[in-house]
Amino acid sequence: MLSFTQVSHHFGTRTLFRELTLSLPESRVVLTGANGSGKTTLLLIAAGILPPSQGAVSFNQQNVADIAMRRTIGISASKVNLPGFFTVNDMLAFHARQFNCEPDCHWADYHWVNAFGLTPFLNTRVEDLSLGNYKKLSLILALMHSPELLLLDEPTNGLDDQTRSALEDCFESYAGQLIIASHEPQVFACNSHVRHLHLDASGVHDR
Ligand SMILES: Nc1ncnc2c1ncn2[C@@H]1O[C@H](COP(=O)(O)OP(=O)(O)OP(=O)(O)O)[C@@H](O)[C@H]1O
Repeated sequence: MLSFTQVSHHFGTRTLFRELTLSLPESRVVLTGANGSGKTTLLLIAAGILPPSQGAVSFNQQNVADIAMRRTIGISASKVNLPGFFTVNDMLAFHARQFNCEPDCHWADYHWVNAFGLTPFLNTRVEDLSLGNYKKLSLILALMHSPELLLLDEPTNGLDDQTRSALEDCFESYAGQLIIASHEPQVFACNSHVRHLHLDASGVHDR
């Protein structure tokens, strides 16, 4: 369960969240909100990548900022930059080594590389990828270490039909907690048991 306790965050004079206290026991959550309302920022805070100005975030009672939590959480967000000089192959291998989850096959045979149609780009440098292929790589890196908490920022945006369909299957079968920030409230094909949250200047509300 993801929990925010008295979380406030501001950039300069702009306050995005003020004393946000929220528990999310649901396994599927969609977060909507206007451009600039703070969805990505909230995901970065939930991933332990961005320390909040005040307050704490925990997943299953452990602070998400603890280094031991890195393996428990996966995030795909455009603001999480990947090193441009790596090839896709190098990036996958680097992540696998870092998280000790090297698959038992060549990357060309790796399930998500195939499912997302990334095989032709294994030798392409990350900085030369198209936006859609960059997003595919970012999603694979979020999924590869089988995290218990998966945070996805606009995961379906700009993806081709093959990848959208593979991603929908992933959403269906994923065993952990999945939190998606999206402008598409219907991002889950099956909408039952999905908690819908909306973020605006007054905070996070159920809708
Ligand atoms: N590092 C930063 N420094 C200063 N301001 C920032 C920083 N990151 C985000 N912001 C500002 O915080 C606000 C929220 O940004 P955020 O990216 O979280 O919004 P969002 O809801 O994800 O938007 P979108 O739907 O457009 O992706 C924006 O006004 C943005 O300009």
